[in-house]
This record gives sequence, C-alpha cells and structure tokens, in this order.
Amino acid sequence: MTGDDKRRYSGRRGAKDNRDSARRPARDVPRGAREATARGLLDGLPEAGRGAGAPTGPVTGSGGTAPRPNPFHTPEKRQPVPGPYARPEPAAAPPPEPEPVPEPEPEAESADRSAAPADTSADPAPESEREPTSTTSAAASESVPPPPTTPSAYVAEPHQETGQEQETEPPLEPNVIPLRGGGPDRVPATTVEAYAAGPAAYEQRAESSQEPPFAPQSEPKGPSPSDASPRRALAGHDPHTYADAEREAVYRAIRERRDVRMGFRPDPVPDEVLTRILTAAHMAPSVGFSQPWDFLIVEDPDVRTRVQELAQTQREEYARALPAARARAFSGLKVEAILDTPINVVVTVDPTRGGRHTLGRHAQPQTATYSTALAVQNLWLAARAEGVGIGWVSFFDERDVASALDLPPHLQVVAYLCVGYVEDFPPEPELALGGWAQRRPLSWAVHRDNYGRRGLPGEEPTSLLEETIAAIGPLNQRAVREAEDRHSRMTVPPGALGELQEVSVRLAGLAGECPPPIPEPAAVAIFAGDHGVHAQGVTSWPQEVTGQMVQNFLAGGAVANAFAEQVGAEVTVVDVGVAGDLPTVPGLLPRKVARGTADMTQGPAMTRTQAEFAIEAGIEVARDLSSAGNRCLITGDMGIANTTASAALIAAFTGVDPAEVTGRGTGVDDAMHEHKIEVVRRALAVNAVESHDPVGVLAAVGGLEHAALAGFILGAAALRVPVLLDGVIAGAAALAASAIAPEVHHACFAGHRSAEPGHSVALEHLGLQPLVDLEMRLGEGSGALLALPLLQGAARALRSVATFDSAGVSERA
Ligand SMILES: Cc1cc2ncn([C@H]3O[C@H](COP(=O)(O)O)[C@@H](O)[C@H]3O)c2cc1C
Ligand SMILES: O=C(O)c1cccnc1
Repeated sequence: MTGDDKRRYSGRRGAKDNRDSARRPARDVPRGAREATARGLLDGLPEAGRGAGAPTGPVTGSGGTAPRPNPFHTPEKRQPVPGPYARPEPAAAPPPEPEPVPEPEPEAESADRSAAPADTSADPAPESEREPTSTTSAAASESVPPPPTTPSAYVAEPHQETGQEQETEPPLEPNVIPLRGGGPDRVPATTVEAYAAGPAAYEQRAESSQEPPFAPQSEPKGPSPSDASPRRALAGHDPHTYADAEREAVYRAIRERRDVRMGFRPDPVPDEVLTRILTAAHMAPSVGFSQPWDFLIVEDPDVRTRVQELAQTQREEYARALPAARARAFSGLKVEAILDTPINVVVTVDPTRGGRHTLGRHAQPQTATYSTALAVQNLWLAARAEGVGIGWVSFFDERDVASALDLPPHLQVVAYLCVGYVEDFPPEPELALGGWAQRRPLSWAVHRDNYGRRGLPGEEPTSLLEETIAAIGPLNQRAVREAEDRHSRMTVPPGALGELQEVSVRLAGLAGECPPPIPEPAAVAIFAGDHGVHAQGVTSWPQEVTGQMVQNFLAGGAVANAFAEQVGAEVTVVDVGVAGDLPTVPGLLPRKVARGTADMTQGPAMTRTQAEFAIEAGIEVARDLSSAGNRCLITGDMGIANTTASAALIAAFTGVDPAEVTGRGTGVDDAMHEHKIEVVRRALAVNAVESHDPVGVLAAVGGLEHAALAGFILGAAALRVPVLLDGVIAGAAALAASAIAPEVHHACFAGHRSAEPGHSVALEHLGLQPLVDLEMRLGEGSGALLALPLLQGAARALRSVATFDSAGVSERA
C-alpha cells in the first residue's frame, strides 16, 4: 500500500483530510467477543450486520473482553429478591385471591422456577444454542462473565475499565447517538415499617440506605442522589415509597419481562399460579372502572390447531411482502407457540361493558381496548414474577380468530397469549438479540414542554439537530488500521480492489470494528416535496407528477421499487412537502412541513423554521429506520423541479457558477435550460445566501426534500450507519449536511454519478468517488440502490477473503 493510499483511508481525501484530528477515548470490542453473543434472527444471513451497531464493551486489545452489561440488567446491584410478591405490607402488590395454603409439590416447584430464571437471565444461551464462534470468542466467553446481552447499540453503559490496552479513539458506538445525562431519581430507600416507627426512625433508615434502587437505563448521567432538588427531597421522605427490595422486585419484573416464543416446557401451570396471574390482570386500571376484559383459557387442541393455522397463513402473507434481506431473517423467526405451551389465554374486550354512561369512554371509545391492554400487561408482569413465559401472537385477523374461538360477536380479541414455563427468559427482547430491531434510547422519547425539545428530567433540553451534530465524529482509527492491515494481508495483489478498498476501510472505521458489519438490511427513504420555483417554467412536467409518483412508489411501480426489489432493500416514502393531499397508507410517512416551497426567485423558499422542521424530520426517519434494524440507509427523492433547487444549493455551497452546475433535469431543451440557469442566478441574487449558514441556505434556495435529506444524512452519520447517496438532489443535500457538520462525510458513500453536471461538482467538493457511473439521471434513489451490492461486497471482502497466511498462498517476491 502506498503512502497515498494510507492517507486516503484515514478520512476524506484531498484538502479536507485533516478533519480526523480530534480524538476521543477509545472503546472497542474484539470481534470474537461480540460473535459469541450473536444468536439471533439475522445470524441466518451471511454475517449480516453481525455485531452491527453492537459495541458491547470496552477496548481490551486482542484478548477477551469484559462484557458491557445491559443497563436493564444490573447484576452487580441485584440483590436476592425474596419470593414473588412480598405480602405483609398493605402498600404492596395485590395478594393472590385464595388464602395461600401450604404449597403442594407443583407449587413449590413453580416457586423454584420463578427464582431460577432470574439467576440465569443474564446468562448467555445454553452452550448448545450458541452460534459456533471463533477460537478467540470461545476463549473470551469462557473467561468472562455472561456476555453482553444485546447489540447494545442503544445502550450507553458506563465504560468499564479493564486495565488493558486502550487507545485514544473516538468512542465506538455505531448506531448510538451518545446519550446525554440525567436520569431517574435515586432517592434514599424507605420502608413502611420505618415510617410507622416514627419520623426519626424513618429518616435514619432513609439515610442508611446504601443500595441505589432501580436504574432503568444507564444512559442517564444526570444529577447525583445528593442533588438537593425539591422533587428529590420530597421523594426521599415519601411514606408511600416501597422499600428497596420491593421496588427492585417491581422494576425487575418490568425489565425482565419478555415476549417468549421458544423453549417452552410442557409442564402445566398450576391452577394457583394461573389464578394469581389472572388476579393481577384483573386488578388493572380501566376507564370508568368498566373492567371490560375477559380471559378465555384455551386448552382444547382442536381450537388451538385452528388458531395456529390462521397464524400460519398470516405469517406466509407477511413474509411475501418483505424485502429479500428481511424475508431471509424472518424465515428463521418463530412467531407463535400456540401448540407448544400447555395453555393459551385469550384476553378479550367488551367495548359495551358498563353501559352507555361509562365514565371517560364517551369521549374516547378506544379506552376500553386500552384498559384491556393494561390487563394484559399486568398479566405479563405477574407471569414473569411467577417464572411463567408469555408469547403474544398477533399474526391473525382479529375477526378470524374471534370466529375460530366462537366468541360472542360483541367481544373483540385484544391479545392471544401462549402461556407456559420456559427453559430461559432471553436477557433482551429476542428481536433485539437477533438485530431485527433495536431499543430506542430513553432520551429519544422524552420531550419537554414541546414535542421535539428532548431532555431527560434534570437536563437541559436540546434540539434534535443539536444533539445529532454533537454525535457526529471521526472514523475510528483503530478499526481503520485493522482494515488496512487486513487488506495488506489479503490474497489480492495490492490495490487490486480499487475504490472498494477505501470503501471497506471506511465502513470499518465508521462501525468501529473490523471487519465491518455487512450493510444489510438496507432501506431507501424517498423524500418527496414540491417546489414554488416550478412556476418559473424550469421543467416540462406538471407539478402533480410529484404526488402521482408518490402513489406509484407506494404501489411498487417505479424504478426505485424495481431496483429496491433487485437488491432486497425496503422502500419508505416520506411526504415532507408534497403540495397535494396523500392517502394514509403503510409505507408513506406523513411528515408534511408545508405544501411545497415558495418560489425562490421571489424570496426565500422556506422559513428557517420550516427548514429546521424538515431537517429534523429527516433525522427522525434515519433514527426510525436504524432502530428498525437497518444497517444501511439510502437516499431517494421525488419533487418536480428539484434539480433547479439542487443547482442553486450546489452553486451556493461550492461557489461554482450556476451555468456549470445547472443541468437538464428531466430533459429540458436548450432554451429551457438557458432559462433554468437564469432562474438559478436570480434566486441566488434575490436571496443573500451565506454558505456559513447552511440552514439559511437550505431555507433560501432549497427544497423541503433537500432539507429532510440533509437531516437524514446527518442522522445516519450520528448513528454511525453508512448512508448511500443517490444523484444530484442527494449531492446537494450532502453539501448542506457537510456544511452543518463537517465530519458527516465519513458516513457518506456516493452510490453513483448522475449525468447532471452539478452532481460531479458536489461529489468533488465532498471528496466522494461514485461507485456506479452509467449516465443515469433519474433520482428516486435509483443509482444508489444499484450500488448497494458494491457497498456490501466491499464489507464482505474484508470479512471473508483469506489472508496469504491462512490460505497458504505465497506473497510476491
Ligand atoms: C415521471 C417522473 C419520474 C421521476 N422519478 C424521478 N424523477 C426526478 O425528476 C424530477 C426532477 O427533475 P426536474 O427538476 O427536471 O423536474 C424529480 O422528481 C426527480 O426525482 C422523475 C421525474 C418524472 C417526470
Ligand atoms: O441526478 C439525479 O438524481 C436526477 C437527475 C435528473 C432528474 N432527477 C434526478
């Protein structure tokens, strides 16, 4: 490898190479350690994203790793929790209905069971269930406590020092927006007895409490328990607060509740246990105290077989609609255990119960169903405490299952539950373990006063854009070096993989691991918007085509759909600014910020607020698609006249003359092309654009889809997920994103070079080399989709090509 090559791999080439200079503390995990934990859905895929977004522990050099515990698991803090519900205190959970009699044999057994899984719940799968792992990972898993439980991409556990080699590197947190501090109140524990014994005893007890109670997520790093906020002080003296162990039991049931589909045991659930569980369900809150639920216990094998057939049919229907990569993963996924469990419990709702004047239901009829869902949750938590597993099956049409169960017509099925003792409770949701989806951090979900002002209690709220910018960082240099080293040893003449070498090294640096995960599954987001500048006659197509093409995407009839199907990617359409109304259908995300932009030759196309809203909509789409398990995000666009706005943006960000960046778009003739250049010039003259104010530039001469695409690109970079860029519209948006957060380019891969002249200018400015160059000029994400297999091939080369050593191939003399 030449020195020049080496320089290239440390980041963007050319003038902007020195952006990697900022360094932050390292966090890395040997590949083997991560593989040892992988036993999920996507394991069936050829290495698909194994470990993607799964930074599971600290840097430990090449040896084993101390696992990075899941925050919902606090084994080191966990105390033995006595029995199911501690009974004596009136404030504790409801006691079971029947007077507890000396427990018969099966009951005693069940009590054991309820304790046993708790102890093992942090454990990895039994040896027999584990994926075969490399020697390193096997060694690692032997020498360390239970491995990390999940692709903990969404988990920010405090870094564990191992004393082993650490380098100064950016933190390795693919798929993680570094989480800000804050958190639950950690009040001193109190007990009812202490309170009853008098305030002095109570206070003493509170002060002497050592054990911090439940930490719902370790992401928050906010105020310490000593903080003297009024809220904290009040809580510390609240006579109603449960004692530590009691609270821990409640929170433990919450965090260890699982939807279980595998490993059910045939032994029956004793009647007393089932009665306790149903009693808990029956204690649920309900609107107007209407108690609209009923519980149908199904044992009859014929009925269950009928229901199972319904589920099977639905499963097949669902699988047919999946993109290829997802369908492969889904084929290994168990969705029901209807015949595997000793009983099924159906929870129904009677929306008419309580009569006409049920309090609260008159305004919100759906609260009957909500109430019933709360009963399901109570049932589920109680079952967990009893060591009983629950699998909720929703793979059927509600009316079909109601009729298979011969329910009275006024009842509806809310939940169909498979109920039985289990071999194991997975330490994390099965879907997360397999990489099908990821847990969203709490900080994504907590807003303050206004939706979008995110901040955990006790923290200063921030905007999504600020938070995203703060999370974008350099490539991980350790992974970059490992990838470079591997390339130098791979059975390939030096440099023979051309650009794919740079791509693969960058994928490793982005993910923070070598080899990097295969960028699969992938999702294209087609952002759609209309343009006021259309009125200037810059395209020969009517504006309605934007909305009509959206419908075409949704019906699966566009080029983007054909190419997405070819490469197994999922298509999502996002309406950020289509002028007309669009139907509410699956696959279309309604995020309309405005009904198209204003005419930029008359003034700014958008207000700054509109531009910001659109950017944030794009960030949220990146977050959602990533937490849905996608490991590659692809840009797509639809917006008649958007090549005009693209040209204006590119001219504004690069300083290149409009005549050199304005193309023919959908194919305008010479006269219209000249006119289009003039329109771009006029827009830039009317709007005083300053490239140091990228959001202002987007607002002045951009489109809503450009702003959203810029957010999408920023969002992907913050999550350390590769983003595959399409043509000139994506190029213009990437320039804006890069002006907002210069290090965004590490995550950007140019899918293709469009025939639009502005696109080459943008790519040059971004320092990106296109993977495909076929004179295409369509947009929609079409060029980027074609390039997806190249991106995946680059990652796979690092993963599966042998080295000279391992293959016994002689190196050149
Ligand atoms: C039928 C049709 C399908 C398209 N698919 C993408 N575009 C592309 O062309 C449009 C931009 O070109 P201009 O700036 O010249 O209007 C965008 O909608 C872009 O996505 C299409 C355009 C049309 C007409
Ligand atoms: O480069 C593109 O993506 C492009 C070119 C023409 C029309 N629409 C999109």
